[in-house]
Amino acid sequence: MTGLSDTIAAIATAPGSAGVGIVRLSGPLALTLADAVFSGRSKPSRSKGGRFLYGAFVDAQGQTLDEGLCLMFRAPHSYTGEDVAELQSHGSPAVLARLLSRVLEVGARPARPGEFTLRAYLGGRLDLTQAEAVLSLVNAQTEAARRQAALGLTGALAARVESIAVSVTRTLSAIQAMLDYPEEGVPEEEREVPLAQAEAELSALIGTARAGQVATRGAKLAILGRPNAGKSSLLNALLGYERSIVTPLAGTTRDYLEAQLELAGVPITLIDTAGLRETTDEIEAAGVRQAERLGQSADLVLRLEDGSAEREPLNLAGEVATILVQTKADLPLCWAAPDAIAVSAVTGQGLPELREAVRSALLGSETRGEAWLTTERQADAARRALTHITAAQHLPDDLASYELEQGLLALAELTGRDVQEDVVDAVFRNFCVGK
Ligand SMILES: Nc1nc2c(c(=O)[nH]1)N(C=O)[C@@H](CNc1ccc(C(=O)N[C@@H](CCC(=O)O)C(=O)O)cc1)CN2
Ligand SMILES: Nc1nc2c(ncn2[C@@H]2O[C@H](COP(=O)(O)OP(=O)(O)OP(=O)(O)O)[C@@H](O)[C@H]2O)c(=O)[nH]1
Ligand SMILES: [Mg+2]
Repeated sequence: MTGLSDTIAAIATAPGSAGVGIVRLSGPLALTLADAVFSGRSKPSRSKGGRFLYGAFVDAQGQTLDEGLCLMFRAPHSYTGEDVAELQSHGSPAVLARLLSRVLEVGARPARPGEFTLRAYLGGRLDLTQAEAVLSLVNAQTEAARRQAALGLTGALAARVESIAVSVTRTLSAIQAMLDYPEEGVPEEEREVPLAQAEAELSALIGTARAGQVATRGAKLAILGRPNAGKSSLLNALLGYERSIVTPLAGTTRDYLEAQLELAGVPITLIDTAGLRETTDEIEAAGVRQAERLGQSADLVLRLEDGSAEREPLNLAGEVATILVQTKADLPLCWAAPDAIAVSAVTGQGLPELREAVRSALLGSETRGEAWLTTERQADAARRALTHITAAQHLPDDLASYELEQGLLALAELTGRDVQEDVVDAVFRNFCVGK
């Protein structure tokens, strides 16, 4: 049950001390409940929307809890589309906790995670891709994540999906008209042409899913290579500080080690691993197996080969994307490979090229202002839609018509125009309380 007739309340600002903190109320009684806890020149419930009042927050005895502002929004002109009151106090955890308990005392109900944004969605102010963008924006730690989320919030992703749905709908109506008046036949420009266009646009959109998720969630980057290839040195060089132990002895790194860094706006988890070789040492062998597993679960592998020694190419199992890195480029190089990036952990040469190669392997060539699929939920719906649309192209009209309807349903699920409640619940479960 969503309980839209309830008035909900939550602390909207981050935990901890800050200049200002906000308790937000949304629902039919938001302004009336604000009257009970706020004392100023006039009552919030008498005020117009889009205004604020200065005054004091008071307890049941009329004692001042803090001074502050009350902001009034009147439905539908608010974030949720409902009546909203914002109580802006000093940003102290103690004040905010007391202010929240005070509004609950007078009749508000604690908001569930994401419930303010859920109300905006249920009221038709946001579609599901925009709600997901709100979540990504709140969680964005880097510029690439912020850029995609802000774009999603404008509805740019939903617009891309709608344009595909328009092509599919055009074909579907042409086919359905034909089923009613079979002597007419469906002209090619009403059937094959829009379907091919929808398929191409949808494939391009699905092609953005990896980059979109990498930008939003970040990526795991594993460094693999033989012992002494220079893995730990490269990790330290990329980080800019000595995180991992480096020695001239082969087999220095045994357990894997993770470090966080930001690269071209993407949050990266960089993983140093044990050098890959056959060994009878039980501890080292366990490290080698772990390195192989980490390589397979990474988004991208840096495959390091010592450039200063005879080349021993390294073959990695599985289908993981790799970048070949020729290490120790400050020393005389013993081999050359067209796809290798030569780097030196000592002089730093080649590191900018390596960073760019990582960026382009993870994000591809980012067209400015192009909206991407940023969640697995979106990618899954888009792939199902593509399967139906592709199938429709090779089927007789009655069956094609069914596939197109299914394709449209998957697209409607993507934007949240037509979606099961459990899918919506799953989206909002990931929100924090107060958003
Ligand atoms: N104090 C505060 N800051 C905030 C928010 C908030 O809720 N409170 N936001 C939320 O999380 C974001 C802004 N989002 C918002 C979106 C719509 C409306 C709103 O009241 N819209 C009305 C009025 C528009 C107008 O006056 O032009 C409307 O669309 O009709 C408010 C905030 C970020 N900053
Ligand atoms: N000249 C030069 N020496 C390097 C470079 N990178 C690493 N080395 C040297 O190569 C040796 C091995 O470096 P590590 O970074 O420990 O190599 P590793 O791949 O982590 O080795 P294991 O942990 O044993 O698998 C050390 O003596 C480093 O100083 C480089 O770019 N230039
Ligand atoms: Mg090492």
